[in-house]
Amino acid sequence: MLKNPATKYRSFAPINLSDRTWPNQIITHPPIWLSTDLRDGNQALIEPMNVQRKLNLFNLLVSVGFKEIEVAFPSASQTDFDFVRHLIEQQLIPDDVTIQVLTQAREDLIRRTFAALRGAKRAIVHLYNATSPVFRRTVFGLDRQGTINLAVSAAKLFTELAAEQPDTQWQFQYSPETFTATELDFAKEICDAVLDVWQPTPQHKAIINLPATVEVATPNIFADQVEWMHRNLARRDSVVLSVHTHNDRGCGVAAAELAQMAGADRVEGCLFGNGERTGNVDLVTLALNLYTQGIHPGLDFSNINEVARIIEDCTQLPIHPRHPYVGDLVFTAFSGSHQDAIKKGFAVQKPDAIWEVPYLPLDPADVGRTYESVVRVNSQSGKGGITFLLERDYDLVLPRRLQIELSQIVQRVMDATGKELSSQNLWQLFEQEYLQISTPLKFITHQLSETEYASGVYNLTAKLQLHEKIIAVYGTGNGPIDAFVNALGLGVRIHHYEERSRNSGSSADAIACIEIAGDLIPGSLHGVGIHPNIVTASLLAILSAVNRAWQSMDAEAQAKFFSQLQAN
Ligand SMILES: CC(=O)SCCNC(=O)CCNC(=O)[C@H](O)C(C)(C)COP(=O)(O)OP(=O)(O)OC[C@H]1O[C@@H](n2cnc3c(N)ncnc32)[C@H](O)[C@@H]1OP(=O)(O)O
Ligand SMILES: CC(C)C(=O)C(=O)O
Repeated sequence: MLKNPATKYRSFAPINLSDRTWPNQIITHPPIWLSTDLRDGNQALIEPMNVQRKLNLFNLLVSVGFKEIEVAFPSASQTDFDFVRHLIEQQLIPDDVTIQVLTQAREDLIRRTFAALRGAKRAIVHLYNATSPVFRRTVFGLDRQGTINLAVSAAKLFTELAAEQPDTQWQFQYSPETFTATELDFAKEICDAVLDVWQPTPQHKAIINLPATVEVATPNIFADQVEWMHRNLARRDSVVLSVHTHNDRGCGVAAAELAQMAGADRVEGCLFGNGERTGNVDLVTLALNLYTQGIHPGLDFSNINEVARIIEDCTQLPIHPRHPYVGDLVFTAFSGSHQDAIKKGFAVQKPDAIWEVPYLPLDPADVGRTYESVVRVNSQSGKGGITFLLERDYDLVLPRRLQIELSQIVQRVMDATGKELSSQNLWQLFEQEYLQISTPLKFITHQLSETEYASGVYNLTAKLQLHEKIIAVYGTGNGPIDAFVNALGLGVRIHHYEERSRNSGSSADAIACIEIAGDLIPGSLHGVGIHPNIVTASLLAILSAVNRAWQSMDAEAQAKFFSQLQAN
């Protein structure tokens, strides 16, 4: 890179429009959408689409709801020509859809373009020539007047050839290609000259399409340019003002949005931003940006995965995992505080209320995505994400302090492996840590004396396996838990106890979570028991906690533990 890039690159010039109005506008309705996937998108592919792929994509665009579709550059190739013929001859164009085709301002190409459209019920024919000083000078060798003459004679030929096919409803479109780098007065002059030839009316409008062929400035500059044209074009009431933004500076979407605020009625672009170089503006993002403002875009992305699959198949290009609204990772949170907020948001979100789940601007369900991938757990995650997955997939609702304990255990595993953990992995870890732990004490059976219920004193006998030996312990207490703790005689204190049902119907289980402390136990720790019988679930939880405590003790404490148990 250069030390001083100013020796090589010019900064863009501001537009003299101090009374600009666009910053105060808001977008209240969708624009007229034009998909150019089959033209600008197609011309940018490593391998342009064959007729079958084009057909698949055309059908997709129709099913999504596009009413204007640029289907080809018919004079570019036999494939493009044949595709247009196929659509017309096989009557594949729905009555409410208008196809559009593009041509340069060259007589032979224009004639071939009109030939491709023979028999069409309706068509938009799109004429372009580049108008910026560099193109006039370098590519065409024409001055301003020469450039206007090129466009005007092509526009005249349009009128003549259209008259030869009176059964078709024609609409004409003109693009001053490289508009963003063209002097505004000249852009107006050439557009007005073309409109003078076409003589559009408010009932039969022409389309003036302003392309950011190459995005050369910030989107506010583009908005100023569009507003200037909107205010200064002759015959504005007879014109559909269209924009066609590219993404060279990464602002294609912003430019198209500001352009609508500046007066544009129509937007041309491609799904997921395919197109020349960095792509055309992404119409999916534009549409769903509107949707998340409560405005239906008139395009249906209820099954966005299917749309993405077809686009990837037709273009042979992958969609980035972070692409807005569609990427594999855009409804996924790895980091702990995001997961926590999403979990809390989901918990209070009512199905028919305004969407307020933090970090998710769109309900994934609205575009056919599931919540499945919303939260994924890796080393950046915290208890929020872990408990979200366990709750969602295993109906496992844990008390807060147990969530914290479990997340530390999970964190240690992830630090060691560096890998993401699925909800199944988390469940296995939870099972190993809390449910399958049976050393040194394993529960076999228990008996609670029924005669004492009325007095509030419970007698409990439990049969346990201590290593290889079967032992019986007996205790009384003010409930089964108290009686069992007393029976063990380990000086265990119950800090917290919670029990709830898990799953429902005949397969329902009780899950008991217990937090214990004691002289032999450093701090406090948890145990969990799951069983159809609620008392058994509690006893299992106590044993789970006691076993976990024992396993964390040093040899001396373990020996003391045994002597207390034996003494009892
Ligand atoms: C910004 C855009 O996306 S515009 C659309 C661009 N899309 C495409 O180009 C895809 C399809 N294009 C093609 O298949 C070919 O370019 C064709 C068939 C249209 C033309 O092919 P060729 O006749 O071989 O010309 P070529 O591709 O070299 O184009 C350059 C010529 O066209 C002229 N030209 C370029 N654009 C235009 C225009 N809009 N109007 C008139 N002439 C033009 C150039 O001045 C140059 O003329 P020259 O040869 O006299 O110097
Ligand atoms: C033909 C025009 C609209 C174009 O594709 C562009 O300028 O990018």
